[in-house]
Amino acid sequence: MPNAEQSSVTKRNLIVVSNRLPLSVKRTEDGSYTSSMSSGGLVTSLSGLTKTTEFRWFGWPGMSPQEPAEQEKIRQSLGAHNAIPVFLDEELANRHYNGFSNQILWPTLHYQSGVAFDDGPWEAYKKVNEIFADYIADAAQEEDLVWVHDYHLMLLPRLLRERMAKKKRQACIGFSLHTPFPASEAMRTLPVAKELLQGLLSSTLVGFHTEDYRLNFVESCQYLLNARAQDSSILYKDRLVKTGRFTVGIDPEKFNDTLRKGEVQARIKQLNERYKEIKVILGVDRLDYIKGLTQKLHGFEQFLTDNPRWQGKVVLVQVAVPSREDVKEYQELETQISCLVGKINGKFSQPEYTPIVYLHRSIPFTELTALYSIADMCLLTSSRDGMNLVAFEYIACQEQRHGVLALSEFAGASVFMAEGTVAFHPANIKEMSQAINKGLTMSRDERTERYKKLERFVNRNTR
Ligand SMILES: O=P(O)(O)OC[C@H]1O[C@H](O[C@H]2O[C@H](CO)[C@@H](O)[C@H](O)[C@H]2O)[C@H](O)[C@@H](O)[C@@H]1O
Ligand SMILES: O=c1ccn([C@@H]2O[C@H](COP(=O)(O)OP(=O)(O)O)[C@@H](O)[C@H]2O)c(=O)[nH]1
Repeated sequence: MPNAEQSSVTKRNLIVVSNRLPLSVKRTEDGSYTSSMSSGGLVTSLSGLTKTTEFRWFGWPGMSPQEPAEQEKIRQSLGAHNAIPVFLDEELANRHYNGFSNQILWPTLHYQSGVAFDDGPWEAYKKVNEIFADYIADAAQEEDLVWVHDYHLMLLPRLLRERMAKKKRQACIGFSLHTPFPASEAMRTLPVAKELLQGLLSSTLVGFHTEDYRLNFVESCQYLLNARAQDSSILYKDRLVKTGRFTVGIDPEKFNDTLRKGEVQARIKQLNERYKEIKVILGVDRLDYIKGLTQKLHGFEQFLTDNPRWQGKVVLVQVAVPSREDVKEYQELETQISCLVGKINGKFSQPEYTPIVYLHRSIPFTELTALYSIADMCLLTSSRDGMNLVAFEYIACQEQRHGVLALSEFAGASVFMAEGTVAFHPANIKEMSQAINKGLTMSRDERTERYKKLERFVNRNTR
């Protein structure tokens, strides 16, 4: 996050709001509750903020007990971490998160075609945004800053501002979108696009990862709502709403500290020994169609076909973190990927060699940093992606090796990293194959030159 924003948040109370809390709560056999970190880029991008700023974080705790006593136990367990649970009925939470947010809104924001709109999930989306507005309006005092995150809560700024006005309180509301914002032609395919835009336009400031996403938003507001653009602000009805580009980052120190640990060094040694004759290409993605995993597998297959001398000498280690498993499209994608991995391994494996190592699970942070550190290349093939923090994390762990970052030109991160990466179009399988070849055969000098540019960006852009 930008310095200007940082300096202002330290002076006033800050309330962060996201659909899910960064901690997921689980009930243990003895009736108590334990919490563990949720995965995904939103949590990563905000984790650095905890070092510098005190704030309360509101969100769904991932479970919905009905009994007040159970809710109180969860409240207390999370309260110790300044996290405040927003309780939602399970069925409602499901229709909001899976039904509207991830089956209708997410694909629209990522330019997927054939999205089927349905009133039922939309009603649930509105209801959940209202529940969040009730919680925050109760908690927020006059001077507080409310910082809302992501597409699950686009109506919240308007609903919250209305409630605060009834309480005769001013509201200072920031909204950060972590996904792309599509061109107005794509946005308007959604029958409720206007309501969503009106929701966002009740913010004080709306932030995007890239200038293109910001411009798309401004254009949508102009075309769909007749709003007026004034410099970087938007005039809608009687309010002037600021917009801005705020580049999220990671906390590189966290990776450096972990890499220094004895157990991680031992694991790095073990992996280096295992792959001493073999180049390692690493992929780390949530199992989501936007990450272009099928294209990645086809691109790798093409590379092995185009360059038979590499067969037996290069391995793709692909971590695919399970995600949104209640949504049909994600279930189908998992089946498709498992089949494709099997097919490619069947085609190129030898008794002593398997080209793709597929890990369909979340892995511990120590293992992740060890893998980032030993990989000769990181291959990220998103068809669309708000930012992609894995690209930053790989660079943070490459101080020794100066590996190659092969990055789709459709990931938000590519806007900032273009100079140092090997870029390619993710739907162009031949081009991807050539990018892999280029990365694997690049001289140490060229790798170092590129790494230095990327390292500078990742280490400067830490919030
Ligand atoms: O919470 P999930 O449904 O499991 O999804 C995980 C996160 O996915 C999305 O992440 C986005 O935010 C990242 C950080 O800004 C960005 O780098 C990435 O490109 C985006 O896809 C989603 O927007 C988050 O809300 C989810 O938590
Ligand atoms: O097993 C894993 C592997 C990765 N990640 C993290 O998930 C985040 C993915 O963020 P990114 O912005 O790349 O994409 P998103 O999943 O948010 O779309 C990164 O911080 C990874 O370190 C994780 O939590 N568990």
